[in-house]
Amino acid sequence: MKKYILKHKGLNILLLTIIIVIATMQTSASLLIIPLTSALKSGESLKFFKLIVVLGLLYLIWIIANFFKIILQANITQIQINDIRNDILVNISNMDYQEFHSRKAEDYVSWITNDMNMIETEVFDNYYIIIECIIEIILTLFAFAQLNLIVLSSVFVLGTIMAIVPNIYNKKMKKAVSKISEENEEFTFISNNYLTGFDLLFHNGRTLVIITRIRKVYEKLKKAKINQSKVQASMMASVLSLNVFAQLSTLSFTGYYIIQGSLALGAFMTVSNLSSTFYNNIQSMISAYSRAKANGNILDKYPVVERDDLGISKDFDNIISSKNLTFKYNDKSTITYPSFTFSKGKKYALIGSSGSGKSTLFKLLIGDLRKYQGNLNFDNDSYSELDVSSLHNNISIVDQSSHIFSDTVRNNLTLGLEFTDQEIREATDKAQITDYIESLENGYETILKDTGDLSGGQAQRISLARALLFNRNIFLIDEGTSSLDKENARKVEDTILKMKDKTVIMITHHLREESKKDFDEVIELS
Ligand SMILES: Nc1ncnc2c1ncn2[C@@H]1O[C@H](COP(=O)(O)OP(=O)(O)OP(=O)(O)O)[C@@H](O)[C@H]1O
Repeated sequence: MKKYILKHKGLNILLLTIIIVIATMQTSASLLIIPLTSALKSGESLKFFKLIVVLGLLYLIWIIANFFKIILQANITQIQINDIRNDILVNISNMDYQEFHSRKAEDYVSWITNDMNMIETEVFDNYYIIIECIIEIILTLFAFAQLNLIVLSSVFVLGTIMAIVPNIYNKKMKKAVSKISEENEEFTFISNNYLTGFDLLFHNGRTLVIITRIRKVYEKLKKAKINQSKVQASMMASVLSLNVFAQLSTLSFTGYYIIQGSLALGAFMTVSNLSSTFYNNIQSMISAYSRAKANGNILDKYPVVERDDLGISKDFDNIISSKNLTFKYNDKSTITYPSFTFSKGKKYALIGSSGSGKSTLFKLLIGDLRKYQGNLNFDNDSYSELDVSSLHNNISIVDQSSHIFSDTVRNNLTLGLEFTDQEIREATDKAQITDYIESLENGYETILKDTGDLSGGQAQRISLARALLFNRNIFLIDEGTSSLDKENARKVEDTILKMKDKTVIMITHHLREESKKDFDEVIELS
């Protein structure tokens, strides 16, 4: 957290300055009560009204400073929150396939939404409250020093006790907060899981399951939040008792010195103001500190992932080959592959019964799964030593999950890379999707919302067009035409299989007899 505050030192120092101005105005206003009371007592009306004007000016500065403080604090907090979000996104984008899939997408969403809201309100806001309180505490101590050194010492001792005692609740508070975070994650996960399954439940007349299942998790979340408020309440009860005791003691001391004649009567109002400011600030500081501390470790849970670019990076030259290749997901399922060789420019059909390992082989070939046994080589280099990004630069993959991003058709095709209109048009022509795109209101600039905006076949053709546009050396196609009608599937497959220099490896469940001749080799997995 410190790192993010230090990154914006300048802005934070400016905020600190404004907070100092606010606290100074407040303390000065309290101190002004002594001369005001004296002026009243001695009947000096001119002096009294002059002091009232000064008091008014102090409050005016206080109001203006507060105005700027609120705006600046909101700005800095949002800048810092976005810095954290950015770092989380950088780490996510650096993850490899397995690391990314070791969590659910909802967890990542929860990191950059729920967690950031929590950091904003529970950490940054509390940090600024702590700073404000410390400044006000120092200034009130300074003001007490102007009045009476014994009152100052007593206030100092009582304030210290008040600040130390509630620390006994820190552990409990931390546990309660981490339970809330845990329940929040489960709540997001279960809500997402059941709400995305709406269609299935709807068609089975069981949408009530959404309520019962999600209610279970929000009841758990409620319990965790109530538990935290109980810890908070116990802590505040002891802090409030100490606060009342300390204020009464300070007023008693002051009363004693006024009766003794060593303090003016006006000092009573001032001490009353100062001591309530002093102890209330200690109270707010304790509460803010315990909340900030309990939530401050939240950043530790995000993995720091450096981009792994140390492997061999190369262009596909000749062959992908395997020997004695096996892959284990766990002890129960081991997939054994026959030896194979994929040569440059040749076309391969990969067939096999369900569960024979076709999709797993694709994940091995694209480098998603790295912990295989046996040999898997890209030219003469072992897959395990290759830089995954060099594989991505050489292989285009089209699978059944044709994800559509909430963006224009063009950006869905290019993924932000530069291509000419002609190149894009050629790719969409080959994927048989140009007519559909041109029938949209804004053609290639039409904004698609998500996969739901297109039919399965249209989304699949967008995927195919992207693969053709990226024009890598190898095409891995996993049932890439499964959602297309027969005629369009035939046309697209023809185009792909006729690309001379491209190596094509196509998983297919329904390889027609007459299509077998289009492939150089049909590899059957069992
Ligand atoms: N993430 C996973 N965790 C554990 N086992 C898995 C996982 N993914 C696949 N498997 C297992 O690995 C085996 C091969 O699965 P794979 O998806 O590669 O088969 P497939 O030939 O593509 O099947 P299909 O034709 O049905 O899509 C299966 O027994 C499957 O249960």
